[in-house]
Amino acid sequence: MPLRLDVVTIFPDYLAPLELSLLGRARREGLLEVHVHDLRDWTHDRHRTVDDTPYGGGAGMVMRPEPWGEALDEICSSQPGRTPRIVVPGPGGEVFDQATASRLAEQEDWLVFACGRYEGIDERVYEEFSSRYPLSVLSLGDYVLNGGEVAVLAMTEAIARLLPGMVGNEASLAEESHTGGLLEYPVYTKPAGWRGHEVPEVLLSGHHGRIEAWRHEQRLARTEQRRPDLMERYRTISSSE
Ligand SMILES: COc1ccc2nc(C(=O)O)sc2c1
Repeated sequence: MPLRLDVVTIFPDYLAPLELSLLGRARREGLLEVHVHDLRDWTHDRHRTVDDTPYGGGAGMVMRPEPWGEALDEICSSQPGRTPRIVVPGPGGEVFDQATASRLAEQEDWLVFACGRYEGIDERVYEEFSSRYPLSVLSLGDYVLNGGEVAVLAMTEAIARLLPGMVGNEASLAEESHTGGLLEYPVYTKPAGWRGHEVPEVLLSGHHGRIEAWRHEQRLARTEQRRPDLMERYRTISSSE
């Protein structure tokens, strides 16, 4: 069964890149189903209002609960016999990392993304739907975007590319950054010499054992230098294995 993604947003055009390239091919090959919905389709006033002023005062606007309630009621019950995981991108969420992408790719066959805007979605939407469905609030990292759409594009690509059949050479997935907890090794291609920079001799040796050892050393060195936090976790996991 293909992974089904429903995305609810007030900016459907923001998700147009999901029609392109790898994800576009995956959709055409039936590996992935993507349905983008305009939250305003669940409003009933002339101005198709989705926000209002915050109780308690303060700057900005809050997304009203009623449109979200009607939208998620309809979408989350649209596939008889199936239950989605609702994913709400938000700066206050758990950090979305490669492990999250792997877990979602392996364990879920239907994700409903709820893209917030303004100051966020009325808290009662989280209360209502987390009592009825699995619900995760996920953040791309410790910075704030203007809405959830960019996060959905990033999360969708990170998840979808892990689906069987998505990436031509699945061996390449095993050597990527963050796979196995380390950053990836440096890569080179022709010409062997370029502006006085030479490709490391070992890579021209044809000795696969030495090449593999060198690449692992490079991953360790690069991770130590650029992401000591990952290196610490890698050492902890390696010592416990
Ligand atoms: C109002 O909706 C938002 C606002 C900020 C934001 N920041 C995210 C992030 O992943 O950093 S998702 C997200 C959603």
